[in-house]
Amino acid sequence: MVPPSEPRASPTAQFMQYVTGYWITQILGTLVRLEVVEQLAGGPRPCADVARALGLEGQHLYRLLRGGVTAGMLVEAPPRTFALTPLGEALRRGVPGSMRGMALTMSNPGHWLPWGQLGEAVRTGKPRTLETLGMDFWGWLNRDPVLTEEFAEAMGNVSDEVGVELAALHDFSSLARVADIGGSQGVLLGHVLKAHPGCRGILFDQPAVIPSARARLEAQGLADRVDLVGGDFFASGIPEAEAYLLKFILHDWPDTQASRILQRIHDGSPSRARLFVLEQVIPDDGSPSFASLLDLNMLAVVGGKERTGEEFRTLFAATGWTLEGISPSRTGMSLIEARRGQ
Ligand SMILES: C[S@@+](CC[C@H](N)C(=O)[O-])C[C@H]1O[C@@H](n2cnc3c(N)ncnc32)[C@H](O)[C@@H]1O
Repeated sequence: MVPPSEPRASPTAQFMQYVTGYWITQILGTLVRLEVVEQLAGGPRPCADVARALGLEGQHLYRLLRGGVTAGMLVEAPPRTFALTPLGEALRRGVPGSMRGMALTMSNPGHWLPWGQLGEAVRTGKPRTLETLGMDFWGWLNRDPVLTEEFAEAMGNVSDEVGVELAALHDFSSLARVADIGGSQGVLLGHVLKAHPGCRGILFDQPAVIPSARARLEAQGLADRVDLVGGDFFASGIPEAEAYLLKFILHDWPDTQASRILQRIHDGSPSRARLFVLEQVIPDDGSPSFASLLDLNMLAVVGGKERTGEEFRTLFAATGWTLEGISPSRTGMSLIEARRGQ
């Protein structure tokens, strides 16, 4: 394998980087899961020290650390002494810009095993979780608090930056209640509430996620401004609010279920309610995009899909919402705004 930094890799070497991409996923996940990253948080350390602290065999750990160097997460200097690179710092717990939860959740069986059957997902148009995990993705996550937490942390990792942007872009102060539907740990909602002290928040998610949301909101000093509601957006009443946030929710579901979610929110909402949807939008000009890769993730893991702007417009129109605009954000996500029709 050629280090990503090597200039002018031959076509064969470039191809090898692509086909071995899954090795990198597991190297990152393993550096975090074995707590190697936290051991290096204070600065460079000899491999032998880290091995001793973690009860690992030094010669095997050394091989993982060298892999971490090739993956761009670590540097080795002097020999057998390792430090985190600036990118590797993002694997740490709780640092600004942390991507630790993503490294964990993308390397655990919940994503890993269904992706191994992508061909069958393409053949059938169905996710591969029943065959690989024995149940659907959400059931698999919710049966283990560690997995629930890893996934919620991952969602928080990709909510911080866009949350700051959303809170700065929009004046929520005239909207008394902002409900984050499928809000996970409330990272996005937290940004809106911090920027708009007059707003009250509602966080709606599956009951298994609520304890993790409560802990995170308490740590941010926001718990007394948020009503935490555990439920199922296909079965329970969705709380009423003047504004609804939906980040990475609609893409989890095929059109029938995505429409049901939008319709159920609509039916319980006051007139003039606002909808703020954050999703990757598939470009409709055939250009390459991360959204197209995420779309395959949705196919294999949850049976959902990414959508074009036109597909969002159609989905909204069918469920009583009027699309008002789509604004790309620096994060790659777009803010899709809609207003409740009468
Ligand atoms: C992809 S995550 C997005 C989380 C969060 N909005 C974010 O972007 O950080 C989808 C969320 O939907 C929640 N969810 C899945 N099925 C649900 C259901 N039937 N009712 C309520 N929430 C559900 C999950 O627990 C999870 O927090």
